[in-house]
Amino acid sequence: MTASLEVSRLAYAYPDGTQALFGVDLRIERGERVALLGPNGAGKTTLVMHLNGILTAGHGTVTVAGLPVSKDSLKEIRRRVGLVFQDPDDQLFMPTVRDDVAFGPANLGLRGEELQQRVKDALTRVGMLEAIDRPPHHLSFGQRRRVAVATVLAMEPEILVLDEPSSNLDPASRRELAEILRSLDVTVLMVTHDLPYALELCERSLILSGGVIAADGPTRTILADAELLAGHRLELPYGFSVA
Ligand SMILES: Nc1ncnc2c1ncn2[C@@H]1O[C@H](COP(=O)(O)OP(=O)(O)OP(=O)(O)O)[C@@H](O)[C@H]1O
Repeated sequence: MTASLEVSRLAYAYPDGTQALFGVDLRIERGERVALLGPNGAGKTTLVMHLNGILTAGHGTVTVAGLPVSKDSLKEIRRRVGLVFQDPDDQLFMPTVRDDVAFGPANLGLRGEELQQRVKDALTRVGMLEAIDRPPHHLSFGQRRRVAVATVLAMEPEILVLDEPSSNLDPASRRELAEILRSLDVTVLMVTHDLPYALELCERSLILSGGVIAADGPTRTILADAELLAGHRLELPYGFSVA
């Protein structure tokens, strides 16, 4: 079966010469939820920016459900790869939640009842339908993050890519978002420094370190390997036990 995401020998250097990725290979199957872990400066953001063509491969290839990321495929790739930024305010800019969630599908040509239904379905999936006519800036941070997820779900993406989804959330909002993400029938790649969140949500984790994949396996196995974690500047919260 075609993978949701396939990255092959991806290498990238920034224009100033900083080599951020040194040949990343990665395959994520449809329906998997995978955590992308790694210390600051590991290359996580650089990798994510290749998934929807914000950056284009220096060397190597990225394909999303079989479609290679390239200048020609950019529009379809950006529909297939739903990027949820760390700061929802980078994603929400319309007067109402409805307008924000409608923005992407309207750009794809949806209109009328079909568009409204798409908006309502996406908001229902994140538990935010009641806020449909509210201005995003009147919502709490946690609510705005859920609406940001809805803006991406409304595009019916192949893969949802979340940058630090648990950051700045209080414990209840953090748990609610985890429940929402678990309930979605979509492939997920989640960049996080929150190792317990990775364990809660993702069966599988990758460690990206120094621009290469240093580990790829069951989250529980990776987090139980104290030596591996220490070797890549990863730390579980004080007192947290994986067993
Ligand atoms: N615009 C840029 N120009 C030059 N070098 C860059 C640029 N952006 C990032 N880098 C470098 O590329 C490497 C990878 O950075 P990247 O932001 O991808 O890491 P990261 O894993 O996302 O880190 P963090 O956890 O801190 O967000 C680092 O050495 C960084 O200094």
